[in-house]
Amino acid sequence: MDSLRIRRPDDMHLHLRDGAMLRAVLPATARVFGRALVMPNLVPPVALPREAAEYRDRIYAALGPGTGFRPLMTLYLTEETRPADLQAAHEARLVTAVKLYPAGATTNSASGVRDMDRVRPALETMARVGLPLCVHGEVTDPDVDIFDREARFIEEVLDPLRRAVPGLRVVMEHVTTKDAVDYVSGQRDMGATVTPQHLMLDRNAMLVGGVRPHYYCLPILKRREHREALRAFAASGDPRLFLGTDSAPHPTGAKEAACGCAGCFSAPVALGCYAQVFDEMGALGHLEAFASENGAAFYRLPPNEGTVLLERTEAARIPPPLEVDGDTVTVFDPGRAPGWQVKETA
Ligand SMILES: NC(=O)N[C@@H](CC(=O)O)C(=O)O
Ligand SMILES: [Zn+2]
Ligand SMILES: [Zn+2]
Repeated sequence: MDSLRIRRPDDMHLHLRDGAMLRAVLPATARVFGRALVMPNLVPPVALPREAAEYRDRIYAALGPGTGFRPLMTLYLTEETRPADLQAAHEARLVTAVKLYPAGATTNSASGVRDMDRVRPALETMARVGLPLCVHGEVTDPDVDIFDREARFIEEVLDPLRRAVPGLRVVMEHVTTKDAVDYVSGQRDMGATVTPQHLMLDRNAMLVGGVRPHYYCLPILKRREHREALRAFAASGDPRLFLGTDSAPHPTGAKEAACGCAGCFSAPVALGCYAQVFDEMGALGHLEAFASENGAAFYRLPPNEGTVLLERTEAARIPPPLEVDGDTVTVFDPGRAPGWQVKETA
C-alpha cells in the first residue's frame, strides 16, 4: 500500500498557545485536522467559561476564513472551579472537556490541583452531566523518580478518583508506560491519547550520545519496553486509544537552554509519524479509527466530513523552524524520515 485515504482526523490533545505563537502554529494543524481539543494551560490559565469563549474567538481570528477547522475548548480545573460554571459551559456547548493538571506536574501547571478532595464536587457534577475529564497523569511528589511518576499516578490518584466518582469519563492523556496500557485496556468510561514521540522514541534517543532537548517532554520518554507496549496497544486497534499529538511549541531558545522546557512541536509532521508507526506495526488498517473515529466517539461528536490522503514517500522532509517573535520554533524530528506524508485534503 503506497497511499491511504482516511476520514479527516481530530487531534484530541493540542497546545496552540496565544498571540504570535498561536498565529504561527495554528496553520499546521488546521491544514490536516478537522478539530483539535485545545489545552487550557495558558498563563494565566483558561479557567472560566468566559475565558474559554474569548480564547476560542482568538483562535478563530487567527485562523481566518475558509478553513473548516474547529477548536474544541477545555477548561483548566483549579481548586476554585465552580461546579455550576462547568455545568453551564457544558450545556452551552462551549467546552468539550475539563483538564486536570496536578500542580507543578508540567508546563504552566502552577494553578493546578493540590488536593483532589477540593475538586470532588466539580468532578461529581461532570460525571452527572457527562463532561469528560482529561488528566495529565503524573504525581508531583519530589521524592518520586520522574520515570515512575505516571505509574504512581495511576495507583495513587487515577484509580481512587475513578472509584470515588463512578461514571466520570476520563482520558489519560499522553500515555507513556506499559502500566498505563495495562490500566486503560479493559476499563469502562476511559480513553487515552498517545503522542508520536512516545510511539517512536525511547529515552535512549533523548540521552545517549548527548542530551537532545527537543525530545524532552512530559511525561518523559521511558525505556524501550514501554514504547513497545504503547505500539502494541495502538496496533491492537483498541477503541479506547485515540490520536492526541500533545504538540507543544516553545521558542527554540527556551528548549536549548540550561533549564530547557518540556514539549515537542510535532503538529506539522504528526499524522505522517503516526502512519509510519502503524505501517511498521502492520496495522495501517487501524489508523483511521485511531485518528478519526475513536476520539470523536469518546467525546460523542460526529466524525468529520472530508478526507486526507496520505502517501508513502522517501522524500518526507522535516519542515524548517517557524519564525516567531524574533525566535524560532523547532519542528519535532524523529530522527528518521517519517515515511508517510499528507498529500492532499478533500
Ligand atoms: N507535554 C509537555 O511536555 N508540555 C506541555 C504540557 C503537557 O502536555 O503536559 C506544554 O504545554 O508545553
Ligand atoms: Zn500533559
Ligand atoms: Zn499537553
